[in-house]
Amino acid sequence: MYVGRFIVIGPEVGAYRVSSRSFPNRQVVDRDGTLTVAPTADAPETDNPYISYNCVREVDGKAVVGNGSQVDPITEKLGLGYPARDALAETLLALDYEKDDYDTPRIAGVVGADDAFIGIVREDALLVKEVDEPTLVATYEEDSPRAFDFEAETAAAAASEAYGQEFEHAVCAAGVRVTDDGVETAIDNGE
Ligand SMILES: NC(=O)c1ncn([C@@H]2O[C@H](COP(=O)(O)O)[C@@H](O)[C@H]2O)c1NC=O
Repeated sequence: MYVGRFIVIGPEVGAYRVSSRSFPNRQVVDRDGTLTVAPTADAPETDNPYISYNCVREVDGKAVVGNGSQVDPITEKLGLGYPARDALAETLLALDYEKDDYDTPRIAGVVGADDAFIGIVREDALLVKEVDEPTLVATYEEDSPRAFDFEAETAAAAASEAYGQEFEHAVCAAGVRVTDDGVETAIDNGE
């Protein structure tokens, strides 16, 4: 099954995977702790505005994870003191789904050491909820948050477990682990 991009969000551990039929030549790169989805050197030129973005950012001991430019304003709102639920809901509603050929939803989550929130904005709905176990939401097919069997306990394991999921067209993945000691991140570009 092809689900496009997906996140797994829970307290302490989170992950993001890019699956892509149309733009497979991409990777996650670490820029001073911010993880960015970027084209590889051999990627064809494109003017699609939705395929390069920060997918993981850290703020105030939490990690923000998502499939597009919403990651930045969610991070900024958390930094201003917004509750995670409000930062997700306001930003997802403001930016709305992507205006591409598929009305691709925006998905995002906030991973804390003791709590976690997940959200999606689709053409027909805005859903934001607190979750107390690993929870999946994807851009296509799996587009309502649901509990998901996810064993990873480290950032590296989370990236690898996301990358290795059987959903089709894996491209690259990121993982986070959040504890009282801070945020750890990891990348799996399938190399
Ligand atoms: N975030 C991403 O990495 C991303 N990759 C592709 N998209 C959008 O989704 C459309 C479909 O892409 P695909 O056929 O690879 O699933 C693309 O035209 C683009 O508008 C993305 N936008 C949201 O998921």
